[in-house]
Amino acid sequence: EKVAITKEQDALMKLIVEAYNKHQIPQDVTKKLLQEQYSTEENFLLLTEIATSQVQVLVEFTKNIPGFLSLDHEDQIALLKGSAVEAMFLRSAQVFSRKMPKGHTEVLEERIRKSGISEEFITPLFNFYKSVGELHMVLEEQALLTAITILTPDRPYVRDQQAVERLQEPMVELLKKLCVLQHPQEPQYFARLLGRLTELRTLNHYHAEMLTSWRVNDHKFTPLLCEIWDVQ
Ligand SMILES: CC(C)c1onc(-c2c(Cl)cccc2Cl)c1COc1ccc(-c2ccc3[nH]c(C(=O)O)cc3c2)cc1
Repeated sequence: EKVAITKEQDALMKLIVEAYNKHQIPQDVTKKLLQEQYSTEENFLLLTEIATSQVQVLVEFTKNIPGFLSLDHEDQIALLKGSAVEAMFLRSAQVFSRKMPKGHTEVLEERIRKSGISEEFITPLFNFYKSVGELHMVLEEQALLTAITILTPDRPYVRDQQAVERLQEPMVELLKKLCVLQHPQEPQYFARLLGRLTELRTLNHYHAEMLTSWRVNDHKFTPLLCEIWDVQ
């Protein structure tokens, strides 16, 4: 039967895409990717600055997700803390999948590779970037997938999981319809997108190890990152 987006779904999508577009890392921050020195220390500091800016962007995007601010406040914090790393993997993956202006892609890759992350984490990290790049997601899909990741009910310390499910469910339904409409020649495309969410969960584990090894080498994070990642 013909798949069609309802009026409500179209309104929901417009809100999510608008929020996704509105909240971006400021140019003066990402521009530094091209300017700063290339040392392990400098790369780590720059990536820390970008990640901090990305978390601020993420909080603003999340506050624009319909219904999020009506959730229990403790649960809002639990969802943000539980999804921050995954949302940042998704967001930074978009940089690699679309050719960024003036070669940001190359310099971001170079700086991540030389920021004190051990080889065992670099491989899965760039495998993820490659697998997201191969999906050629459209903006709507990127925005919805990020919202769906944030609204994952079974994050640690979430008390009212049903309330989160009630918000996530319609977004998953909408993404499913979008995939059918955007990729008619690829019926398993939606399943591939959800497969990325599973891959993201494994990256959480690697990221926790990355944080530990940076801290062992006495790397400092910003107060916002310490708060969202429960470090220091
Ligand atoms: C604290 C730092 C060192 C850190 O720890 N883990 C990660 C970390 C790592 Cl490497 C990988 C994945 C996730 C995390 Cl969370 C990071 C660096 O995190 C980010 C790196 C890049 C970006 C990002 C997002 C959007 C962008 N747009 C542009 C642009 O040029 O327009 C550049 C850009 C960069 C966001 C987070």
